[in-house]
Amino acid sequence: MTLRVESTPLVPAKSRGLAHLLASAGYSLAGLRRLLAEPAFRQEVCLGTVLLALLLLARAPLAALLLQGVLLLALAAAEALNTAIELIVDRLSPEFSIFAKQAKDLGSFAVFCLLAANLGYTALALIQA
Ligand SMILES: Nc1ncnc2c1ncn2[C@@H]1O[C@H](COP(=O)(O)OP(=O)(O)OP(=O)(O)O)[C@@H](O)[C@H]1O
Repeated sequence: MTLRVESTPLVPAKSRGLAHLLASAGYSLAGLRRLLAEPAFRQEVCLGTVLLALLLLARAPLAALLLQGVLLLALAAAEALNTAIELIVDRLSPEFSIFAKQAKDLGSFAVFCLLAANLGYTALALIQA
């Protein structure tokens, strides 16, 4: 018989000042690493690379590249929050439920809106370039 011991990660102690800033940066990096495990996010990274490359090839102005970068960061933020929602929902409701469906569909719609904004903006910037 094997005993399976679930290990719970320890909650780190609260820090202040510079140590707090460095700790926060570490948590954000951990979030990015977790997000990179999501196929949807990896596809969005590829899409973002293609969109920026298209703008560069079309010699779009720097302002257009910067705005596209901001939109892509907003997309990454939405995908991170969507993934967090999925994790919480899967924990709270592993079985089928209307609550789980609505929560996940809403997160999915948020990502869709920012995908549309990114593609729409690229198209506009390419037309204007
Ligand atoms: N527990 C559940 N109860 C009801 N519907 C669910 C449940 N889990 C998922 N769904 C439905 O299936 C859809 C896809 O859910 P899933 O967890 O597979 O997301 P996903 O395809 O991995 O999303 P993403 O591509 O954004 O990562 C949800 O949007 C929702 O409509």
